[in-house]
Amino acid sequence: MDNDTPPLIVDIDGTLTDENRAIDHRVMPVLREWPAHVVIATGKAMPFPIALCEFLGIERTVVAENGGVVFVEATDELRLEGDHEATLAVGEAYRDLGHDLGFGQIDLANRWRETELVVSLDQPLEPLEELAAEHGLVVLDTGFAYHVTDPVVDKGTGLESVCAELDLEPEAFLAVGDSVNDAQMFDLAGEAVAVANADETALERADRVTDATYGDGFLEAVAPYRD
Ligand SMILES: O=C(O)COP(=O)(O)O
Ligand SMILES: [Mg+2]
Repeated sequence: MDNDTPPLIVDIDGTLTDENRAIDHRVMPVLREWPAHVVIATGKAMPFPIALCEFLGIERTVVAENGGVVFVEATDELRLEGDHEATLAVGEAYRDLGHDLGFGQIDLANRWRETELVVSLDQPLEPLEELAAEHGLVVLDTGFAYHVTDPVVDKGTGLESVCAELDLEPEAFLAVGDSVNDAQMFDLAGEAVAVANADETALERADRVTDATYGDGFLEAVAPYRD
């Protein structure tokens, strides 16, 4: 490992992608060649960041479902946390009110979830927030989906779990992200960088904001460590 390069924890949607969630291909060699640990931290279900790591050819170190799921390949550790039953109950009550999760019958957004529930942004937020509160849960609007999440977990607790496994300190990390679900990992990381398209919360909690958006923003965020 290169002593000058910090370990990296990075969000997917809005940070490694464009606004349509397509990966910016220029981020791929950066992640593949990063000379320290790379943690993929996302609101998506575990198969997505795992697949990203697989196809990049990097070690699978993943925080998924906004911290509900943590997988560390190096120590063969899988941690699931948060009240999944409560999130499913919210989904059921939401449907009972005549609403829909908004992802169709097959629902690839929820299909492999183990700890939280997501609802499409085109569905009504208010009843979802009310039901979530009744079950002791929160709704996070990442700009890509509404996440019904147990507040005992977040990407910050996920980072702490990864660090405990790999014998690292959260403060050693460079964190890059774009939204409210990145706030807690921003607070813990030594340096937190928000890409320019980030939401208010992420902008506020970041130490640095890039001039560029999306994948260009990520490349700008990591540029000081690549020269
Ligand atoms: O799944 C989402 O809504 C956001 O995912 P992200 O955490 O990778 O940006
Ligand atoms: Mg994001």
